[in-house]
Amino acid sequence: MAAFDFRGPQQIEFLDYLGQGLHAHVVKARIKNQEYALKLFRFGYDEEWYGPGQMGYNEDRAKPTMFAQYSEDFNCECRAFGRLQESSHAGLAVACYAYILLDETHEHMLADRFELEFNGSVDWPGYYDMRGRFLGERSGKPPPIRGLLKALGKPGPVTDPPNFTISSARRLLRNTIKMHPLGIIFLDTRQDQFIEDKMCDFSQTLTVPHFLTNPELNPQLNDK
Ligand SMILES: Nc1ncnc2c1ncn2[C@@H]1O[C@H](COP(=O)(O)OP(=O)(O)OP(=O)(O)O)[C@@H](O)[C@H]1O
Repeated sequence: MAAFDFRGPQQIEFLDYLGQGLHAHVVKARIKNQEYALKLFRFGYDEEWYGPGQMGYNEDRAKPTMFAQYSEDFNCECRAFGRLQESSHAGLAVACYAYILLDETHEHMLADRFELEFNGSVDWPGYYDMRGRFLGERSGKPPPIRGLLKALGKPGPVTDPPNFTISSARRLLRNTIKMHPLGIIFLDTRQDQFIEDKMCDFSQTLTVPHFLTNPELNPQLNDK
């Protein structure tokens, strides 16, 4: 997954709020006359990650830092979309073009436009200052808000979507099965994860290589 190339200073217009989930807020954004869905990730509770365990045991940042690359939601999603791109299978999911790290000006613009909480989860927003746990060692500043730029879609109703036909269900199943040999597993497949019949959310997905699928690192795997 590459960084978005603004060909100059960052320039984003935040247009509308599209929705939220456990891990992110999604806004409609315009960049250079093109509209996108920009998924802006929360700084989630690491007790919800795979691996590092309860937050109380992770006061030292070494452990979350090591696991973050595999377990943290933004990284999970970058790894899955990255694998789809590098294996020329990007068409199996909604188009994801690049990642964006909001600069301070755009973070202020976002805050002027919407009141969004980036610490925690949709269930426990703002309970702990998770972002503040990872201050830059030299700058002392919190890490930037991280976003993924995707094709703008029209999410259907979550229950009984009228356009969810047998053939679209078959296509989704086929696409899901095609991702497994690419090393993209644990897809958290649910009706509301699809936008216009394509998988859109990989924030909990495992992409191999991954410590959970490696018998040397995961003692719970056996030879069977
Ligand atoms: N490409 C898109 N176009 C339009 N709306 C979108 C798009 N992607 C996401 N949304 C909206 O934003 C909502 C949250 O997005 P998403 O499911 O990716 O977030 P999440 O926090 O990872 O969710 P989850 O709790 O399911 O893991 C979606 O339910 C949908 O309404």
